[in-house]
Amino acid sequence: MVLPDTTEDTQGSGLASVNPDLASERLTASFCVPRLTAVLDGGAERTRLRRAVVDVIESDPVFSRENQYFQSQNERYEAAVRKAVHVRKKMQEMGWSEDGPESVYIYRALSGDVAFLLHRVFMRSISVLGSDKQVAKWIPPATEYQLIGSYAQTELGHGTYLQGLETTAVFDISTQEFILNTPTISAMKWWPGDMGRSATHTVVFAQLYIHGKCYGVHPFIVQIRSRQDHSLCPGVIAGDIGPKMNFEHIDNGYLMLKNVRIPRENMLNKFCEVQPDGTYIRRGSQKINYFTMTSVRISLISDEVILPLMKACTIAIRYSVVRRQSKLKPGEEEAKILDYQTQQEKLLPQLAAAYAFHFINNYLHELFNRGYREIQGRNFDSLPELHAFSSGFKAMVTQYCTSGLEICLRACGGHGYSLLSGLPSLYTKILASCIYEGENTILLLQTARFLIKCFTAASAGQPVPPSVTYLAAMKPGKCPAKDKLDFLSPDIYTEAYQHAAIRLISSTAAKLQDLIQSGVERHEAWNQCTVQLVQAAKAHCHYITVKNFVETVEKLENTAGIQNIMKHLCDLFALHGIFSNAGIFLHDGYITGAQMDMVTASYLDLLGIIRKDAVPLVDAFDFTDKNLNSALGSYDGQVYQRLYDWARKAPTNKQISPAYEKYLKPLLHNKLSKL
Ligand SMILES: CCCCCCCCCCCCCCCC(=O)SCCNC(=O)CCNC(=O)[C@H](O)C(C)(C)COP(=O)(O)OP(=O)(O)OC[C@H]1O[C@@H](n2cnc3c(N)ncnc32)[C@H](O)[C@@H]1OP(=O)(O)O
Ligand SMILES: Cc1cc2nc3c(=O)[nH]c(=O)nc-3n(C[C@H](O)[C@H](O)[C@H](O)COP(=O)(O)OP(=O)(O)OC[C@H]3O[C@@H](n4cnc5c(N)ncnc54)[C@H](O)[C@@H]3O)c2cc1C
Repeated sequence: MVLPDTTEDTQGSGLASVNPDLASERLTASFCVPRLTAVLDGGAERTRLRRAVVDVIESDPVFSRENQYFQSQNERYEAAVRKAVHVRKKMQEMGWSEDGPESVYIYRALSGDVAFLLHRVFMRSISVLGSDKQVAKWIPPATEYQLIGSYAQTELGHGTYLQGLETTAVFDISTQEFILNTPTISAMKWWPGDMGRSATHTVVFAQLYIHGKCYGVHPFIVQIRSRQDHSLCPGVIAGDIGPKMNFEHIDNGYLMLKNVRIPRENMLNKFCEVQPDGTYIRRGSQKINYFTMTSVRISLISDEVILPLMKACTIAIRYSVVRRQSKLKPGEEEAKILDYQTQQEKLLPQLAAAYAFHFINNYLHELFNRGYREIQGRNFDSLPELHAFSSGFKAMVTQYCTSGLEICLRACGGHGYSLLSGLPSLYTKILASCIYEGENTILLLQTARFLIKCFTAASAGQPVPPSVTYLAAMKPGKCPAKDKLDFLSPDIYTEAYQHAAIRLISSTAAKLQDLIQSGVERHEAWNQCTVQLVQAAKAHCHYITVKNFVETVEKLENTAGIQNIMKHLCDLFALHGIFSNAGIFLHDGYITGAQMDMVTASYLDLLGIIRKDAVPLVDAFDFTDKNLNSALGSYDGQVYQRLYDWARKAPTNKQISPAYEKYLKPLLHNKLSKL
């Protein structure tokens, strides 16, 4: 390759021309790319609005992420705060409101690289758990950033087991205050974002004591820093927890409280209240104080999990059509790496999953909005289902997307490992989503608990929520597929998924029952079933995702090739799941070995079909170069030039190595003198 004589920065500006290897991929799209973008956005008008927001954000240098890969933790934090403050100014300038449609797009345009995410969770807690009076008191100043909030639940000793939290809030009837304390080192709050260096307030989860009786964990609004000079409030010890795998831009913090007094009104009391005489009142579900988590688990799926996978697919697929390595056919030019079947098998299922999860996210939001409306009206009937779904899908989608992202990174070979590819940061960030807001195994076990209950109820002919009525519909029989084309029939594969989910749930329920009947204590029997329970919960979520993808495709417009290509992706997603979890489907002979060969054949055929549309399918995600921030994934495919230009910007290339004077020079000179 001839090196152009350029010293210009190529980021975002786009080099003169699109790499012909990438350009040619766009000429043969089987569908209309802008139409698909509009489908993903929920309409062309939303696409227009999103792009307008992105334009505003990206044309402002304060929001630039150009030097991000070369910044220290301190610099990342400061930049994130600067951006958060500047966003406010920008929103005022543009007349955008916090609850307006633009907010979603702002966050997407900033790639989450902004401070005060937990401030939003703080506000969400108050909105969902606070009384009207508390909402009126706290939300306006929080919206105006007259205070900055955080969400302090996890402690050094406990993150998962919330009943084990040790922070105490003792009601002092004489002063009408709660006294908050961190009684032990393990009770120290540890991890809350925005708390280490920014927050003035936080929602603290603590064990409520009234007259010496413990009422369990409740949320309290506590001021931790002065709003005037930001000094720590009396009795408060707080700081930053130090370096992490990612999230350098967020000041995850620690917090200790020593006899910190807050007024009675600071306990969030829409559902639970302590009256002046110390009477405790609860309205509704015992688990309602966990509702912020339910809501955030659903809120985070799109921006924190699906978008990163979409970006990774965009980067890896664009790169895979400009990267040529080895020869497919002797005597011909080197092949695009995406033409190797193994490369297709790495990347295209991830692409299909990104679409599948985009659609399941829409489904989850509908489910949540319906449930939330009911809960606001003090009807808690849908809470168990909402909890089971938000837990299971948070776990399944984060796990799948994290694995998918790692596959994309590795599929880019050595260049994928460079921070400049954008993939390592996406990976180390998304990995945290498998842990925060509930560690995934724990969440799947919550889903399994719900499924086992529903299975037992359904088997006894009792009513169960609509999403799990299928548990009562175990049909005897085998997969009817006769040839590989049958496996492109949604009915065939959806039934297979349904069968697998019911089998795993019912066999685990039976094992649990057998153990208990044989005298094993319930908790021990449960523990002996947990590996299979996790498997069953995953199978349930996988089934619902496939089913929802099928239903979504059926409803899509059948013009402009959209429905056709989405059907291929849906088939691919479904068959990839069967192909890579073959044991589950073969186990009871529902699918035979011969049928598994048919699955494999159809699955591999689909790779070749979707390969042709791979670039248009990632183009439809509509990420700008600035948003991708990847030397490998830009729209123009000028990968090598961009990698070189960006590497030259590294501070290490802009100074003489201090190690030369200190170590290398004496070393080399010493050796020289002996020559
Ligand atoms: C806001 C704007 C968007 C912002 C978007 C930006 C996002 C930006 C992200 C980047 C930043 C990262 C931010 C990370 C922020 C943290 O990570 S915050 C900390 C999150 N922590 C967790 O998730 C803790 C996980 N642990 C738990 O949720 C619960 O303790 C457990 C594990 C579910 C079990 O709790 P438990 O009290 O021991 O309950 P247990 O005795 O097992 O009883 C279970 C019963 O309670 C029920 N239950 C448990 N939980 C619930 C629930 N939530 N609801 C209803 N029922 C429940 C069960 O169904 C079960 O019912 P039954 O079967 O008995 O009827
Ligand atoms: C980037 C990041 C940001 C965070 N932000 C916040 C925040 O803003 N506010 C906040 O309060 N917290 C926050 N957290 C904390 C986070 O929510 C917890 O770390 C998370 O809920 C997991 O809990 P844990 O650390 O106690 O894990 P543990 O429960 O200790 O998990 C360790 C292992 O034990 C297993 N395990 C534990 N219990 C069981 C069980 N009953 N059955 C089977 N296996 C079990 C788990 O499956 C896991 O394999 C954050 C964490 C991270 C990484």
